[in-house]
This record gives sequence, structure tokens and C-alpha cells, in this order.
Amino acid sequence: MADTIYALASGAGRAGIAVWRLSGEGSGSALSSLTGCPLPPARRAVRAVLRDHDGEPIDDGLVLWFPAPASFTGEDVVELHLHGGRAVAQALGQALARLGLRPAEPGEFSRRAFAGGKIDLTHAEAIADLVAAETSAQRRQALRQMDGSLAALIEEWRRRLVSILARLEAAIDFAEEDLPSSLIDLTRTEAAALSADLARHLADNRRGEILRDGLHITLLGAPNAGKSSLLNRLAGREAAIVSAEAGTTRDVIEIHLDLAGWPVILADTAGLREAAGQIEAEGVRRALARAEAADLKLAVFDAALVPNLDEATCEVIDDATLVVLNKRDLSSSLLPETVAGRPVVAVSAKTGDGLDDLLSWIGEEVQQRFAVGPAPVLTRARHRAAAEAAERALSGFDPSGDLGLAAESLRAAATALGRITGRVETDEVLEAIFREFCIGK
Ligand SMILES: Nc1nc2c(ncn2[C@@H]2O[C@H](COP(=O)(O)OP(=O)(O)OP(=O)(O)O)[C@@H](O)[C@H]2O)c(=O)[nH]1
Ligand SMILES: [K+]
Ligand SMILES: [Mg+2]
Repeated sequence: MADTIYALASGAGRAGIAVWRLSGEGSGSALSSLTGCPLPPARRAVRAVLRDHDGEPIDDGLVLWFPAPASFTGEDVVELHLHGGRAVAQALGQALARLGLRPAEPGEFSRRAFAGGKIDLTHAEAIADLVAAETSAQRRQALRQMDGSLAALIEEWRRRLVSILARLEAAIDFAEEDLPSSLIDLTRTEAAALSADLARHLADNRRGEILRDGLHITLLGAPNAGKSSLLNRLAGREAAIVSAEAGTTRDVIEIHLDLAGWPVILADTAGLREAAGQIEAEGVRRALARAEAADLKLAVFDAALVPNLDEATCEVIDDATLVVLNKRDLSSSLLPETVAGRPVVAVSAKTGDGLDDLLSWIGEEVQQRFAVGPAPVLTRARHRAAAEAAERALSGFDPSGDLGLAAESLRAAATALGRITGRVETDEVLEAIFREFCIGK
């Protein structure tokens, strides 16, 4: 029998109400011991005074009884709604420990729900994502995944694989000489169609993962172009040092922004130039490495220096770059509409002029490149790795050769997909997934 576990499900610290959760076979008897009463009707909030083994009152609150299997974990579950506070928490913890319960590990409730077949892995991950969501778009994505849409898509792919496999096995059962070629041809076209569907989902610009993990935008430009000033403006605080001295910034400095629901990690970097010393050279190396890994880049130029645009910055411009002409307060000349073939926005970090245009422009670009529609998306590198493995296995499918081998590649593809929802999973991978949960989830 598994241990009966308990945890504070709501946040720790002082609060009007704290919600505790118990799960396991001992939950019901623990509740009866605490209240000194028989179990209340299922799923109905009932007021009760909880007492420790000496009859000393712990608190006066609400209790709920969720008998198995109609509970979150599928086990007997009890919920206690008590007053939030350290003394109540301590007294309750002691009373529960005395009754033989133990504190839950992080993610243990979700893990039990998974083990009990209540939720699949994508659902468990969605709960963690929802709890961690910081922007509205992240919250919506987590809710969509919790809804089961991703799991349904993966299951649909698996179902198609299994049906191709069934046809192939039917073909294998025929004698060599009268192999029905139409059956074989059908498996070939169906596998190709599935492979194309997988490829289409994989070529989605990693938008689900980017929305979950945050979008990386990097500021790049010559020394003194005003990158740090711009970062500070967008952050609304003095996050980075600004000075008239070229080569001020060396380390990469990050701030977090909520850009129209998108979690953005905006990075300031060292000015690009032939560095004067070792430290600055390292800063430039980090700037370029950051640029390489960015989802979107902002190339910043000093508008007052137009048309003599900094060459090192021009070199990093590609189609994932927006060009910003800063210090427009200093420039009286007509500014170009494009730089290196990319559209331009003129701003002044000093006066704040054009900053709203810049923000809405970034917002539009992000929307265009990474917007997540109603269709389910892969939201974790784990999902992507599994889907890629399935696609690879599927690309090895060749029913014109050895049929046994062909069946094997279909089975490998199905196993890879099953890993996403947890149909086949090793303990090691499960550990990694549930470890990131907080206690009480
Ligand atoms: N007039 C004016 N001055 C600006 C503007 N933006 C920045 N500056 C000034 O330009 C100088 C350099 O600004 P920084 O923000 O340190 O420039 P940077 O690109 O981060 O420079 P490095 O870190 O050295 O690469 C400072 O003296 C700023 O006050 C602007 O929009 N208008
Ligand atoms: K500077
Ligand atoms: Mg700087």
C-alpha cells in the first residue's frame, strides 16, 4: 500500500485560508480522527473543528471528502480549508504525522494522478505550466493543453500508426507469391501522409515552446548607440549602466517584459567593435553568441550618424532583425526607410519618443512569427524530441523491402509518440517531469 501523503496545496505563509490536501488509503481515517466524527458526505464542504490526539483544537474550518476513484489522484482524497498561518500549519503537520501520514514530495499528487490513469503526462505538464504562467498567453496555452488537445493529437497520430501497422501485418500473413500490392501501396501513402503531418507540426518555429519558456530578444549595435538606454526605457528602471563612454556594457543584462501577453527576455549586450581589451572582447563574443540564439534581434544605430551605418552591426542583420534608429532627437536629417533591406523604426531612448511604435511593432512581429492558434502545439523540448524521433523512424519505413523491418520502424515511431503522453515511459523520465512541480501539486 502506498503511503498516505499530505501537503499544503495553497501558498505558504500567512493567509486568510490555506488549503491542505491528503491522498491515499489513510486519508478517510485521518479525517475521522481529526474531526472525531464519521466521514462527511462525499464532495460536500462541511464545517468541522479539527483536534489533535489530546483533543486540543487545531482549527475550525471546512473539510471535504473525495472517496476513490472520483478524486484528483484517483485515491481517497481529503481537502482541509483552514486558516493560513504558521502555528496552524505546524499543529496540523504534527497531528497528521502522528496519524502515520507523511509530507508529499514535489509533484507527488500529480504523479499519483498519472499513475492512477487520471491524467496523461501532457496534462500533468499543463498543470505545472498553469501554476507557473506569468502572462495571459501562457495561461491560455496551459489551459489548452490541460484540455487534452495535445494529447488527442498525439493519440490520433498513434492511432494512424497502429492502423498502418495492422494493414502491414495483414499483408505479412499473405503468402509471398500473392502479396496484395494495393495493401502495401496503401501503407506507403498513409505513412507518407502521417510523416508530412508530423513534419508540419515540427516546422512551427517552436512557437509553443517559446511561449512557455519566453521569447528571447537581443539588443545589438555599436558602442554608444544607446542599447542600454533603450533597455532601461523598456524596463522602466535603471537596469543597465549608461554612460557616454564607449564600451560600457560587457556582460549580457536581461530584463523580463510582458509584451502583449508574451513573456519576453530582453537582453542588452556589449557594443560591437574591435575591442580595446580582453574583457571587452569577451563581451563582444557573448553579444554575438546571444544574437545567434535569439528569437528576434533589435539592431540599434545612432540616428545622428546616418548614413554612416556601423558595419559590424549591419553584418548581424538578417530576417529575424528589426532595425532601430535611436537618438532621433539629435538627428535633423531625413532617415532611411529601410536598412539592409529591413524596415526601420526611429526612437529616442532619451525622450521616450517612438517607444510605443517600437513596442507595437515588436508585438506585431512576434504575433506574426510565433502566434499560437487554436490548434495544439508542442510546448516542450521533450515533446519535440519525441516527435522528431517518430518522424525519423517513419522515414525509415520501406514496405517494398523486408516487411518485418518495415513493421519495426512503425512500432518505433509509435513508441516515440507514446513517450509524449506517457504511454511508455521510464521512471527516469517521470522523475524529471514531476520534479519541477511544487509541493502540493
Ligand atoms: N540625445 C540622446 N542621447 C542618448 C540617447 N540614447 C542614449 N543616449 C546617450 O548615449 C550615450 C550612450 O548610451 P548607452 O545607453 O550607454 O549606449 P550603449 O549602446 O549601451 O553603449 P555601450 O554599452 O558602450 O555599447 C549615453 O551618454 C546616453 O545618455 C538618445 O535617444 N538621445
Ligand atoms: K556607453
Ligand atoms: Mg550599454
